[in-house]
Amino acid sequence: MTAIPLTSTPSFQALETHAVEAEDWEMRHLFAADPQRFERMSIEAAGLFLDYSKNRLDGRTLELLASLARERGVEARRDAMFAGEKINNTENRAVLHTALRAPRDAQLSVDGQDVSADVHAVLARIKTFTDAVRSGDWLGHTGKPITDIINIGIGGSDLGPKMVCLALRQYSHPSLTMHFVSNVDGHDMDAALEKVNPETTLFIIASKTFTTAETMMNAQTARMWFLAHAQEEALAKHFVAVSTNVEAIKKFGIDPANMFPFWDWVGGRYSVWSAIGLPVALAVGFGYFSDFLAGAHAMDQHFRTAAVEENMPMLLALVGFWNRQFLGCTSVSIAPYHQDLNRFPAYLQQLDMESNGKRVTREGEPVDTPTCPAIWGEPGTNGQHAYFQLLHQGTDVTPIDFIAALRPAHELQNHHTALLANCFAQSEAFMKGKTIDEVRLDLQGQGLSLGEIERLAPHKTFPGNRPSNTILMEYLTPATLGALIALYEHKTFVQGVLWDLNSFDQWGVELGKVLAKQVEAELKGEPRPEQHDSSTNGLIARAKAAV
Ligand SMILES: O=P(O)(O)OC[C@H]1O[C@](O)(CO)[C@@H](O)[C@@H]1O
Repeated sequence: MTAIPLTSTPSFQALETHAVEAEDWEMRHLFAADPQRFERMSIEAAGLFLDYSKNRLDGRTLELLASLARERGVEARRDAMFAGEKINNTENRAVLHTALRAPRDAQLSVDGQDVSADVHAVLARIKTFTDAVRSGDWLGHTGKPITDIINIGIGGSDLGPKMVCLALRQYSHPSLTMHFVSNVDGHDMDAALEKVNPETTLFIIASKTFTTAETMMNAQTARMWFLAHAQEEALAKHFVAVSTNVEAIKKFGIDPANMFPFWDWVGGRYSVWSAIGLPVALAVGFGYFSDFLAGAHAMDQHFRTAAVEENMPMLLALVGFWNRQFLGCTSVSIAPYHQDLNRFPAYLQQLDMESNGKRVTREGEPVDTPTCPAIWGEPGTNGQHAYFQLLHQGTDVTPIDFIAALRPAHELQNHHTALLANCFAQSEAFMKGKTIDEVRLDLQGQGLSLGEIERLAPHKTFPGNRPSNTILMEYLTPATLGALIALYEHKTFVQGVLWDLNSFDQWGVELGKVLAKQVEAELKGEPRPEQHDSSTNGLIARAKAAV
């Protein structure tokens, strides 16, 4: 059934009218008029706290957004996802990453298959394997324990495990070093192999499809490198695979006993909870990996049961939708004020943009509004000294998500105080800005001449009124990290439903893959009449001349 176009829904139309009224709103005045604004526009769930009060909206905006969510059927689609319905309609697949973190007694089956039993059987294997590697019982072919793990994968088979391993650095095994190779650029593999010893290295070949060109090439290179130092029989001690494609892993030469499976109902960018999280379980141990899953499950429970108005992922999604749709914001900046979350923005780029970077609805009709904004960011204080200039005074308004832990995992309290001070001060500055009159007063106080004051004042004025959210947790732990990722997964899902997108396919990555195969054949010398545009032909010719 074709959904009503977004712009034809009564709530959207009411929001359009409301947005015109809201055009002149100044957040500093909204705060002054309502001393309860922070209490009213903040929420706690699953160990996280979200303050969304520094957005250019009011109670009425939130009411209209909540009605829109209901009109677009967000709750029904959420329930369909949790129930295992095939909501990924272009691939005819269920979407069940939430089942990967549900307890053993959760009842769920897809096509007659007991999903819970399958998930927990693989978790048990992950436990046995990771315990053996971590304890030193799993030995390399010359009898030495494993010291280095190289995960070979790309996209969802890299970004999640890499981001989480970095984020949970404090929980990691002291003598296991994790490496991640994703890029087909040989510099990536070369740099990793330089650091490791084949006797003590374990390779994880992580690929849902086990056909991804970059991963297959990197896996073959790793295999050849290993076989230059050891016999074929030794492979079983040093290569394991994570995939849904058992035939392909056999063909590659990995024993299915060394394969950790997952299922087609787990999307690549939602897969860190599956066996794709093997590097995480190796790094932090199965106990903390279970805590990570439990944190995400706590957020799932909240998302599943809380009313729209009290539902953290829905609120984050609705506020983001307002900023995108009615304030015209084309990108969102993610600012973790926690060094260990430094890969979190990159992780969210795939999660959000591969999910909602779409221009047709679930039924293939062109969308009638803009969809996913671009997602980007860096750890906050570093960003402050790089691109925050544009965020404060540039011509585009970019909403920011500030993310911080209230307590550090170190004893350098003065550093942590400075970090939090920066985080909170930035959100205040974005909201309040500094008017030209305030700037003039400041400059007068410094004893500047009138001419100097008028020359400098426009440069020192901050428009303010720039939206941000702040997400806090007590500590960055496996559980709070799990909840944080699940929060963004569900936010992405809700926005996809508002736009009526299929957030679980990614056809947009295919064209480049097909063309790359053709160009690669040409670069290798396959004779072809010049068949591209003059730019592509010219670039190919230059590369061939350089060989
Ligand atoms: O795990 P695979 O099958 O190697 O895929 C890797 C990545 O490639 C993509 O399919 C995009 O090309 C992502 O969706 C996925 O996470």
